Amino acid sequence: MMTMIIKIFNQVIIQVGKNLRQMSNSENPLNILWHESSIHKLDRQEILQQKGCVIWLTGLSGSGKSTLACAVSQSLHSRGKLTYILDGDNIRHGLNRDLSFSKEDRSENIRRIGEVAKLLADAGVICIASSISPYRKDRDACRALLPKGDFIEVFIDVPLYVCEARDPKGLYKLARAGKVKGFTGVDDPYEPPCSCEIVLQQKGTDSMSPSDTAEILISYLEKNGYLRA
Ligand SMILES: Nc1ncnc2c1ncn2[C@@H]1O[C@H](COP(=O)(O)OS(=O)(=O)O)[C@@H](OP(=O)(O)O)[C@H]1O
Ligand SMILES: Nc1ncnc2c1ncn2[C@@H]1O[C@H](COP(=O)(O)OP(=O)(O)O)[C@@H](O)[C@H]1O
Repeated sequence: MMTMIIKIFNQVIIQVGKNLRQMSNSENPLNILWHESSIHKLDRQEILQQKGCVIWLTGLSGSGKSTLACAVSQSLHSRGKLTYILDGDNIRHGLNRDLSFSKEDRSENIRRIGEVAKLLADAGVICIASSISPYRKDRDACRALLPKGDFIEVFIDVPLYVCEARDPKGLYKLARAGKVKGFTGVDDPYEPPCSCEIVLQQKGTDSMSPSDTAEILISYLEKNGYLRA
């Protein structure tokens, strides 16, 4: 009996070795292997008394993404929760300073932000990513990086004419004058989410205050258990 168990065990070891070698030749041509740490996400969350996740704010330029990101961060901070904002404009000053606004570069911009957001969520942080992220496929790819439920997509559905009337940076004006090419909503596409966790819809020019809107997101986090370990 014992010898049979040893024989089976040996066969399993040999098969695992074969699989690893096959992987190193085909799926893993660079021979890069994952190194496991002894401290896991659950351990970090225990210290922080919260669950790491990504709140992904998407919408047109001027829709209020950055303002809302700050309001959510401020409110959670005052409750002792650890947050971090990945703001589109700010990330383009550093990590993504090499990227333009072409379709390919916007996709790469979102891919990198998605990867950083994933790391922050794994660290136990409530990460708030705010970028136009105009392509559905790119947002869905970021969602796919995270465990189910941990990617909370929020569509800030503000009509183009309202964003354009706000125009805090004067970019819509430049885009209409043809001085900025490929501006989202003017001569570049924006694909609204088909199904996302939260839609913040603004009809007409009246809008909810950023702090009231932030409370909607915080209630969602509370209801779904993200504000406790
Ligand atoms: N062509 C063009 N289209 C859209 N936006 C433009 C463009 N050129 C510059 N900007 C400014 O860059 C900010 C958007 O950067 P993002 O990284 O969020 O864009 S994207 O997700 O890669 O589409 C965006 O900031 P927000 O207004 O905060 O959205 C603009 O200020
Ligand atoms: N809920 C809101 N109601 C009215 N104005 C808002 C609201 N949220 C943001 N704004 C204003 O709209 C403009 C664009 O906001 P911002 O957060 O910079 O948008 P985005 O990051 O999407 O470009 C700013 O002038 C800001 O003060």
